[in-house]
Amino acid sequence: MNDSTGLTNAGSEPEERVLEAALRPRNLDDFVGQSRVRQQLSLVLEAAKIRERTADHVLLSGPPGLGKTTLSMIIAAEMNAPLRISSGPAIQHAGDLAAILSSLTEGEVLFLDEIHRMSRPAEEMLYMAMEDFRVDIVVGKGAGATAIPLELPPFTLVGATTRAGLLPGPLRDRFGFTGHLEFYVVKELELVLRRSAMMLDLSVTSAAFTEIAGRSRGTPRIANRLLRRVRDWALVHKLEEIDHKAAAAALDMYEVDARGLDRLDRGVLEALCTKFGGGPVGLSTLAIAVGEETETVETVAEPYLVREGLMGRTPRGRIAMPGAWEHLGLAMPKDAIFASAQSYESDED
Ligand SMILES: Nc1ncnc2c1ncn2[C@@H]1O[C@H](COP(=O)(O)OP(=O)(O)OP(=O)(O)O)[C@@H](O)[C@H]1O
Ligand SMILES: [Mg+2]
Repeated sequence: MNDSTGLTNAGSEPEERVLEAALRPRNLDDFVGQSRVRQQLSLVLEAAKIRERTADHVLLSGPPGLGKTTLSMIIAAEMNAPLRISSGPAIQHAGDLAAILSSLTEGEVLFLDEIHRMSRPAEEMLYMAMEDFRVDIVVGKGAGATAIPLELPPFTLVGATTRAGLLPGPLRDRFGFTGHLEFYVVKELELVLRRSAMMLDLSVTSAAFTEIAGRSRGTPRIANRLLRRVRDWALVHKLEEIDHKAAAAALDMYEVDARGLDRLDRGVLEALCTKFGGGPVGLSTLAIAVGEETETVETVAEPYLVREGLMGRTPRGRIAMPGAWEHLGLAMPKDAIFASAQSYESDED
């Protein structure tokens, strides 16, 4: 993966998580944007506190870097409860899950990241645990196997997924509340950046905040990352204050354009427009044309391109929307297909 892709990839690297932890808002009031999810969640938590019960299970879905992990930590903090963190990929056997569940304390918040990647048997154990606060521990194998029921203390499961569409219905149904996180608008990202700049003790002008926010692909994680790069740039150039010019120059240097598109995004759009006449073209073909994994194009480039109205998804493949030609400064051929396009953000292909 090239550098610029790393910069605008909404996923995080291990070393970045340390930096992120420092910037994470600790309570609902500091959590910027997502006002509907925040209000609804706040109600769920308040009601639980009044009833003196553990809160309902919460499912948080949405693209990477929008605040799912942050919210799970806030839920535990707001409920004054300890937080246990695990993830779908870490739970390959039902026994792994049983070990976690049986060691929970009353009221504990269990955060299962990437919950859609849990194994089938573990998932089935989770159904029962969520509904009846009980698991059956299977001892022995084959005909001699017996199930020993085990009572669990009431707990709150917070599941996070970037792919809500991949969750089986029975699992989805067992969550009392589902919050779908949306991409942030520029004004909200400006607030995220203001807060981060204050914590990092940086002096940044309003125009610079707007510039960085506009290039952050609707994603707080990317906004914070771009801010750190701009900070480096300002440091090397010995600037006391980060102004609009500095922010724009720094991000231009990192190949993050005015709309937040990086080299990969522009490569995808360019291939779509110039090699395939605007499509429709299958995602895997498109990925080969830009020399990337299909998954990278689908998870890193596509969501933002679709959201920006630059690319469309149709049953017959990906298509370039009029804005794509415009953004690349290309003339749209008369026979380009886009008028009948429907763009939708479902997980189904
Ligand atoms: N609403 C917000 N307000 C302020 N900062 C935020 C907000 N949402 C996210 N952030 C910041 O963005 C970073 C990434 O957020 P977080 O780790 O919660 O994303 P995520 O949805 O869990 O991503 P992933 O799917 O990759 O696990 C955090 O460091 C956090 O500080
Ligand atoms: Mg996370």
